[in-house]
Amino acid sequence: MEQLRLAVIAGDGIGPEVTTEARKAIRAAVDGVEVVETEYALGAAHYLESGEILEDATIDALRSHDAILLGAVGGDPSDPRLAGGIIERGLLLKLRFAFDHHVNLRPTKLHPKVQSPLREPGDIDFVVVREGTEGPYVGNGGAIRVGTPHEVANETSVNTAFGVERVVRFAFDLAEQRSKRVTLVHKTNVLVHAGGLWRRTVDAVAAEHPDVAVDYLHIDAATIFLVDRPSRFDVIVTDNLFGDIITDLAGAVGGGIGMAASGNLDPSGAHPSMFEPVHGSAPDIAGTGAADPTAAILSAALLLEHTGQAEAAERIRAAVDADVDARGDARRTTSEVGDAIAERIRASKEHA
Ligand SMILES: NC(=O)C1=CN([C@@H]2O[C@H](COP(=O)(O)OP(=O)(O)OC[C@H]3O[C@@H](n4cnc5c(N)ncnc54)[C@H](O)[C@@H]3O)[C@@H](O)[C@H]2O)C=CC1
Ligand SMILES: CC(C)CC(=O)C(=O)O
Ligand SMILES: [Mg+2]
Repeated sequence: MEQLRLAVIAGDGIGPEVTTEARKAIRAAVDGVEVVETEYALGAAHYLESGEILEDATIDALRSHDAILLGAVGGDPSDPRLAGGIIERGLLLKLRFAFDHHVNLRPTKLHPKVQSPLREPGDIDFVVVREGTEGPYVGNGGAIRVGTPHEVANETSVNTAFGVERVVRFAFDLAEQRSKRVTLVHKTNVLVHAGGLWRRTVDAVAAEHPDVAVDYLHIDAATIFLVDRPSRFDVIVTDNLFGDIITDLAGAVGGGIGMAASGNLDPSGAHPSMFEPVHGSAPDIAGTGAADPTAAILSAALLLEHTGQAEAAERIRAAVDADVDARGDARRTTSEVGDAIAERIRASKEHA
């Protein structure tokens, strides 16, 4: 039987809670495929016990998997040993860089029955293509005279022609399969060097896609349109930092951060891609059963689609839609939502 070799990094906070439910959905959805799951106990607890965040040997072991399912990372915010995002940078960003996850794909699709904070949400169905390996997240910076009134702190945004072009090309190819609209989001009026590169790259790639409509928004104005008129968007392409920020906003207007899925892709297939909810480890609700696992479950659907299991992915999406349709006012726990969705997936297979 065909195998799907999954690495699971449940991580911290609500990460293990939502990942458990995503795994149930995967197991229920596949057909004729043996899912081989290997757990990697990485995150804040592993670091505090071992002093290691992500050993080279672990990166090598992760390479042998078809895909990685990740919950969320980031431990107790009050623990000074975890300050400075040491786990987020040393684990999550390190994996994105090591596995060349240059496309951070973040779809938003508002289900008709899900409440959006918007008054007239219209048809919200767009995808953010966020660059995942460059920008200000690469750790290119430094500070002098730290802690003094004369401190100077720099955080350089790295944007390469190679890195920008490949993600812009991905966005246009995606738009060709969707509603043929690409919006570049940046801040070219002040970030002139990086902005100029992004703008010129989009113009050059746009010339090869005459049927794709292209527009541009400064990041600040983009936040207005995401709230005011999100139906104007189809594919948004942007850098690592702006993409991080607007995808939390997109999650909120798209039905809640607990429903926002993402994939960190190496489209070349040379490295395993990694799938995770957009949200973080949510320490404020960890252990309470209040976490919505839908984002993790929809991330599992992206994972299955990416690994050639399109039918299984569709089963998950249909089960999530049905679950959302049936949602009433009663509060359900994380595992109740996950069990209900897994049950719907199984039932859809039996009735197929
Ligand atoms: N991909 C990752 O692993 C990410 C990790 N982080 C880390 O997570 C920790 C917490 O970060 P925050 O800024 O608080 O962002 P967060 O996304 O963890 O939480 C923001 C708010 O959304 C709520 N929330 C998040 N996921 C939810 C879910 N599934 N269901 C219901 N409510 C949910 C939380 O309760 C909180 O009120 C930090 O250590 C941060 O660095 C943050 C973002 C992404
Ligand atoms: C460590 C952060 C870059 C994680 C995050 O907020 C994200 O990828 O959305
Ligand atoms: Mg984020």
